[in-house]
Amino acid sequence: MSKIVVRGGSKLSGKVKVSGAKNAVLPVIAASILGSTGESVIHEAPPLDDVMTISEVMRALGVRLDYSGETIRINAEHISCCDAPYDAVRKMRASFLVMGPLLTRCGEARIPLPGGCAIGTRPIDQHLKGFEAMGAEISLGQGFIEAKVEGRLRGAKIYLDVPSVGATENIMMAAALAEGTTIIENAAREPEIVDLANYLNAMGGKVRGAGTGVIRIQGVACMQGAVHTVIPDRVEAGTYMIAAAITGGEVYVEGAIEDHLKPVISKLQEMGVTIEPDENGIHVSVNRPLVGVDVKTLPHPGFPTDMQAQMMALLLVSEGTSIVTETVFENRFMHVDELRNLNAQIKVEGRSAIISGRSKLKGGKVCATDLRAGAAMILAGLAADGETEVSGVHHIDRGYVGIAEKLARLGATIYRLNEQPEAKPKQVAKAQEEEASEFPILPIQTGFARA
Ligand SMILES: CC(=O)N[C@H]1[C@@H](OP(=O)(O)OP(=O)(O)OC[C@H]2O[C@@H](n3ccc(=O)[nH]c3=O)[C@H](O)[C@@H]2O)O[C@H](CO)[C@@H](O)[C@@H]1O
Ligand SMILES: C=C(OP(=O)(O)O)C(=O)O
Repeated sequence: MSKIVVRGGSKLSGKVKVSGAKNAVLPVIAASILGSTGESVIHEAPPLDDVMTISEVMRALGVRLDYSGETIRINAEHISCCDAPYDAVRKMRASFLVMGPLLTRCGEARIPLPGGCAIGTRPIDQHLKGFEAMGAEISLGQGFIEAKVEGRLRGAKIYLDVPSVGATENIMMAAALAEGTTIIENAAREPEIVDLANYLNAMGGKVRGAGTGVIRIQGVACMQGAVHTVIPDRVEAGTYMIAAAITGGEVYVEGAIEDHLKPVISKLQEMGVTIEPDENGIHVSVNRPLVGVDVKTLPHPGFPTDMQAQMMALLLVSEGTSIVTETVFENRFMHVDELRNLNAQIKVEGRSAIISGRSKLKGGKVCATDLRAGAAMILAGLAADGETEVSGVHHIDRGYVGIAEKLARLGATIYRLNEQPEAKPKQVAKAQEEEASEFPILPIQTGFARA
């Protein structure tokens, strides 16, 4: 089992480059199923475990994917199967994003139920409601969801009960090849939705309104492969901004987009962090004691739930009491117990966590209970006295490219320990091997090895 070991106390300084966004590249890869001619070329694809998992699903459907550096070439001219493999879908919820494109391209799809996961139950009712409104027949059985349609899906007006990111994406993709126009109301407005719409339009789709609460998709008869560059990962960027703040350091986060990070920037400024964005990134520095703030997670443009755990780590070392309220997922406080193992003073009352500032964090053994919890453990470790050992690194590998390596380059005392080599796809294994040697001079990870 791999571990990341952090010794607290170093002020971070220098420049860190943000990788392509996990939550943008996954729907973009799934959307490639819509291209019945030509090849897609996806640039800035982060070499992450989740990208490998969705690639596994795509290959099982007959799609060809070739990697070179951080570029993926995808050819979906021949779809040979509409059945997604159980193991890959169970491993990662976002695999369910192949449902919409498969159904609309082939008239049928059979996908294992993605199930719940640690942070909440995460139902898919809004995805299915959308497909049904477009004329699909949905049946559930033996752990699978089957969707079928005679002829093409038909455009429909769909009001989402919650502005679900995944449902908005799945319905957008299904609607791209439907007959007529689909209107999604109460749509999610995340930057990743805009990125997907841009890709769909480059493929010949007709999507308007992405980034607002109402998205209109005029169906087209066919789509083709396209060239696309994935947006930078705003959650990774926010994590490095907090790493700078928690160590009282000074870091330039290259690739961070101010517009995507407004709710995070606003809270950091309220705390006293100096934020200076320019056209290529964001400079973060701290020159006064930080003060606690209250944070409530909400769909975009509210404060992102994917930054809640990292923000909690920062609030622990700030002055005063802060309240963090999680409204998006019902069980996203598992990091609280782990932070307590580092001497954090946090009380949970329902959906709120009350954080006592100026906690004297002490290094210890903690577990990454999910992806962002893992990031929070590393951040807390950077500020703690002594050594912090983070296990459950496979969660972190889902969403951060070379986190130990990037932090080491900023001056953190951190390294990755691969106690027993895990059986990994070779591209990811290589990327993680580069991170595994003891710090601090490590080669910058350049992406997927040639397949
Ligand atoms: C791969 C990806 O992009 N993952 C992101 C995506 O997940 P994901 O797309 O799964 O998240 P959703 O936006 O769908 O979920 C938001 C809320 O809606 C509820 N819901 C969702 C679908 C549905 O059919 N019914 C329903 O009730 C969920 O239980 C949750 O409470 O958005 C989340 C919210 O910003 C992020 O934390 C995840 O990192
Ligand atoms: C919850 C997350 O991802 P996923 O939806 O893939 O589980 C995340 O990125 O923090």
